[in-house]
This record gives sequence, structure tokens and C-alpha cells, in this order.
Amino acid sequence: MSQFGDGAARQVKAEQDHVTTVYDLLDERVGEARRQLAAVLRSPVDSAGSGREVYERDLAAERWTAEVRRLEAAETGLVFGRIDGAEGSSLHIGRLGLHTDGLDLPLLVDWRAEAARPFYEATTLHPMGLRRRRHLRVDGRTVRAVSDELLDTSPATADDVLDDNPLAEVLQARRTGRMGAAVATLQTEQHAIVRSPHRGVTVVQGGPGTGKTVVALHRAAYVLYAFPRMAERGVLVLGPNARFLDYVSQVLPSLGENDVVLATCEELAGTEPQAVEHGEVARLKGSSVLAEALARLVRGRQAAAGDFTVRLGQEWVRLPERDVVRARDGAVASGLGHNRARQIFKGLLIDAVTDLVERGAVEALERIDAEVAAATGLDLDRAAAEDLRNLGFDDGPAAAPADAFDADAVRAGLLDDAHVDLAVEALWPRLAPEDVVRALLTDPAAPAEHLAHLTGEERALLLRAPDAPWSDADVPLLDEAASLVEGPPRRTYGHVVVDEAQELTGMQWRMVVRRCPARSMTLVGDFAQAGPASTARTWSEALGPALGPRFDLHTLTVGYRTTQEILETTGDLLARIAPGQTPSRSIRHGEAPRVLTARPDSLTATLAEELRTQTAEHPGELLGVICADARTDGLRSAGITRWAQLIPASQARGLEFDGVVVIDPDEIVAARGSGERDLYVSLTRATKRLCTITVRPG
Ligand SMILES: Nc1ncnc2c1ncn2[C@@H]1O[C@H](COP(=O)(O)OP(=O)(O)OP(=O)(O)O)[C@@H](O)[C@H]1O
Repeated sequence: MSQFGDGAARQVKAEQDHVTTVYDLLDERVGEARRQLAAVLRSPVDSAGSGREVYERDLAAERWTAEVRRLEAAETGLVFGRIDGAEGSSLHIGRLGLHTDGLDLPLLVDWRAEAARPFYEATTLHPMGLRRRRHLRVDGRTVRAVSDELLDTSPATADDVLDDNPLAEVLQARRTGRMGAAVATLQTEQHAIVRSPHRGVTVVQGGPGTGKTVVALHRAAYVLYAFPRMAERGVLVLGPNARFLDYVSQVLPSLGENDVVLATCEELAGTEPQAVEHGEVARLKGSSVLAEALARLVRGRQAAAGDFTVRLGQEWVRLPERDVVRARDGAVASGLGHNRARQIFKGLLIDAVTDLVERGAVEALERIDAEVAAATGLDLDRAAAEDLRNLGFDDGPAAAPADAFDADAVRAGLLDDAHVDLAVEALWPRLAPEDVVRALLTDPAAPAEHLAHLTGEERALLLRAPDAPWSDADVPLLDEAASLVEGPPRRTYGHVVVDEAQELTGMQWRMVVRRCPARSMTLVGDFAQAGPASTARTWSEALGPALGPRFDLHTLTVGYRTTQEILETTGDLLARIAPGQTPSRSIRHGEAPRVLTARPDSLTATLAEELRTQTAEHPGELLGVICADARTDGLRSAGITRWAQLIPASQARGLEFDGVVVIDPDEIVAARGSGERDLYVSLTRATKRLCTITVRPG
């Protein structure tokens, strides 16, 4: 409660008046956008109208639809803050900017605008000209409360409501299973990254719950607002799996950004894997040395040897290897994907054949002329010209016979000739990405040739049966092969955000870079949470091969999810899996984590009892049970999902719950190469309560 009780009520009332005015303006803008949309949709496009007219109308309709969606998305939490300058000015901060012609100052300032910066960055040490920062708690369109922070040294007045910290309130709220926007409470260290002017690669690291995902998503929204050229080319958010993407899917739309593409690496490649690769195989397939092997393999299919022989009419024409090599080098120099470069190769070969034939024709005619002249003393060319003159053609079609050779016709004929294509195929076969990957991984000779620096054992691990289904670790190989064969991906982005970036393998980084030619990226992650396929332990190691050595590194240090009590119990584990990493400190406190023990045959009953108790004591809270992947089916059939979400440890990254029960830590540790890190992830998902059930025989 404020020390000025009535003052608080007065302030709430005053804010309500402003908020109502802002919503009225929003309604007006939505109404106007809807009217524009309806008018565009109604506008007659002449049936004889040009395609361009239709195109422009569709474009306008798309624009107005997006505007309606943007404005409507701002409905919830439209106004959340206000800043008051020491000189008496005041600005309200919200999800978007709203201006009226009649007023000099905006009614509402977009949180991303420069004018909103002090709302996030001003401190008592650096008040940035502010006297006061105010947070508004608004339910629907009703202002419930306000709370102020005084930033300069002026004394509090009856108009200042010095109340609870708004962040504490947000954090205490129950989890919903979906991440929400944190735009009203972005903290200074987070905000600085979100608003960074850096357009290259920004890396954000930090322990579990330090707000890396929050930063990544708000950064995407900021880029769309502040860097229009990047925004035009699109923003991509990459996440580790569909469950995670679903968890964060509401954040950007709630910030009015609907055009961001959310995807996993598999979705990006357009290949759905049918199997999951484990251990050493996953690690080997993730290494970017496989990219070189694939490139060498494709290169080996590009006229590696031999001459070129084609049948032309009744004759065989043979191009010597020297000409083939020249055509190959020309095609390779085009820098196109293998299949398109094949067209260049074919064209150059055909040019060479045409030249050869033309030279042959000229030589043959000259030889005949010479022979006839020698035998008869007659100059055939001159005789032909005389004949023509006698017929009344002065200088008409008296072309020399060599000029009669129609090179274009010969070239066109060769291009269409199936035999020619077959001969080209033998030297430079068309390839499908799948064939390239299969060629590398199914023929024992291929790894030996292209991955000579691997040990025999490693090469043996890579071998697969020709009809084996594609695995998750094969997807980046297929994508790499597609880029070699078909050229770079058609869809690229102006900015890419990668969450759980520690998970990406060298091959996956290459996929990402291919889709972001400008190399403008925000990457967030934590190596202490790395899964089994990532081998790097530093950002330079992880990013160096695909992105080079330059990136902007930030570290978040304050935990907003996990309580300090939980973080302390994971301290030893963290020291083992990430020696040297400074544990983050949490602003949350709660009950000490509990450990229960169960026998294998009593585990389900113990877990059910725990969940029943938690549900009764904390109704409406979101509970998660995290277990080794292999145990998920058993617990699901035991009906655990009645009380809690059941999460395989391999998919727990990034998620959060009010209460978490971790089943059999030893089993989680033993399940995968990254077992201890999986356990660390599992233990750091709760905002309030953590219970661990260890399983002991007998
Ligand atoms: N500034 C903030 N305001 C409100 N909530 C916040 C803020 N920063 C973080 N949070 C909340 O803290 C929790 C953890 O944030 P987030 O998931 O972004 O952390 P993370 O660093 O990505 O965690 P992990 O490493 O486990 O994936 C979320 O509930 C998030 O909404």
C-alpha cells in the first residue's frame, strides 16, 4: 500500500482516463483499418484489368489485414508504463505508438521507440532526465493499480505511489504453459541487448531462467521495428523442437509481430526425420568436416575424367579431354549448384563440339577444293560464283561454302539431342541431395576416400544401410547436399534468432548461415545445458567454422525462473558440467527442494501421491514431470498426464512449470552422453517447487 492511500486511488483514476482515451483511439484506428480493408476488397478489378491491378489490390488487402491484426494484438496490455521528466513532461509507454494530429506529443509511445528508452534504462544513478517511472497494472481495459519508482532526488509527493515491484508480481503469477511477453518488465541488462544497435552476430549466454528466450524474442520484435531493411527480408526464430516453439509461439504475435517464421532445423530443411541418432554417430554427423566430404563427393561427379564423344548424324565426334576440362572449369567457376552448373557444362561442351564440327567442315571443304583444283585445274568457288552471275545473281547468295555452316542450328540440335544428354550424364550426372548423402554414407569406399582423417572405427560408425530411414542428424547433411546440388536456399532472412543455440551442431550452423546471407543474428544459449550432439564448449568453437570469429557477447547474470534454493542444490552439478561458469543468482526465493525415494515397483504410486498433494495444495498450478525418455511411455500409461505434463528429459530445454518432479536422476544421467547436462536442465525448470524421486531397488 502507498503511504498516500487516497493519492493512489486518484492516480489510478487519472491513469484510467488516459488509458480509456488511448483505447478509444485504438478502436478508431482498428475501425479505420477495417474500413480500408473492406474498401480494397470491394474495389472492382475490371475482368479485363491487368494482372498488375489484381496484384496491387491483393497487396493492399494484405497490408490492411496485417494492420488490423497488428492493432488488435495490442489490445492486451496496450499501456503499461509512463515516464515523467524532471522538467514536468510525461509520456505513456505501450505496445505500439499512437499519435493524434491535435497533440504534439504522442498519446502512446511504442516500447521500441527511442523516446521509450529511459523507461527501461533510467536508474537512480543515471536518471536520464527522469523524475519518475511508473508501471500500470491493467486488466482488460481497467487500470487496477500503479506503482512508481522515483529516480531523481526530489522528495515523494502525494501523487507518487511507491508500491510493490511490478516484476515480483509478474514472476509470482501462475505459469500458463505458454510464455508471455515481458515488455513491461524488461530489465536493464536484458533491454540493452534487445535494443543493441549491433547488426552482426550477437550472442547472449546465461544460466537457466536468466531471460535468454525473453531477450531473443523481444530482440526479434525490436529488429522488425528498428531495422526496416532486415525486417523486409524477414525474421526467423529457430528453436530446438516443436514443444518449445509451441511454448514461445504467443510472444511475438502478442507484440503485434505476426510475420516472424518459427521453425526447427528440420522444418527449415523441409525433411521430417524418421529416426533419432545417438551418441558418437550424432556427434560425427554434426561435424562440419562432413560438409567438406559432401562437397568433394559432388566435385568428384563433375567431369572427373575422360573425353566426350557424341554421334552427330552418321559421324562420331570426339572432344579431347583438354576441351572437357576447359568446359568443366568454366561450369565450376559459375559457382552455381551442381545441377544448374551442369547446364553450363553442357552448353560449353556443345559450343566446343560445334566449333570442332565447323572447323572440320571448313577443312573438309578446303581439302575437296584443293583436290578438285589439283585434278581439274578448276577453282570451284570461282566457278560457282560465275554460274550464279550467269543466272542473274550479282552478289547474292554467293557465300563461301564455309559460311553456309549454320552453327546456331547445330548447337540447338545438340542441346535437344537425347544422345548428347546421355553423354553429358556420364560425365556430369544430375544429382538428388539424397543420392549424395547416400553415396557418402552407404558405400564403404566413400568415407575412406572423402573422410580420410577419421579413424576406421569412426568411418564404420557413419555407414548406414541404403534403405535406412533418414535421421535427425542426416537432415543437415541433406540440406548441405541440397545446397551443393540445387544452389543456396530460395528463402533467406534478414535476421535470424536462434534459441538454445548451444544445441546446434557444426552442420546445423551451416544451415542457418545459408539462410541469413547478411549474417545478422541473435543467438542465445548456455553450454551447461548442451545436448549430446553439440561438441563445442565455447562460442568461438561453436560459431567459428560457419560464422567466423567476430560476435558481440553478452552474459545475463540474474535468474528469474528458478528459486535461489533450487539453484544452490544444482551448484555442484554445474561445477562438474561447466567448470568455471559463474552460477547466476536468482531474485526468487521459495521452499527447499525435496527428495523422495521409491522402489521401482512403487515409483508410480509415489509420484501419483506427490502430484495429488501438490494439486490439492496449489490448485491451478502448472506441474511438470521430467523423466528419462525411455520412461515416458510407462508413466503416460500409468495416467500421470491427468495431473501434470510429462516431459522427456531430452525435450525439457527452455520449458518451465510452477512445480516440477524429476524422476530417477541416475536414469536421466545414464540415458545419453549429455546425461548430466540433461539432469541440470531438468532440475532448473521449476519456478516454485522441485521434488526429485530417486529410485532404489529393494
Ligand atoms: N524481464 C522479465 N520480466 C518478466 N519475466 C521475465 C523477465 N525475464 C525473464 N522472465 C521470466 O523468467 C522466466 C525465464 O526466462 P527465459 O525462459 O527467457 O530464460 P532462459 O534464460 O531462456 O532459460 P533457459 O536457459 O532455461 O532456456 C520466464 O518465465 C520469463 O518470462
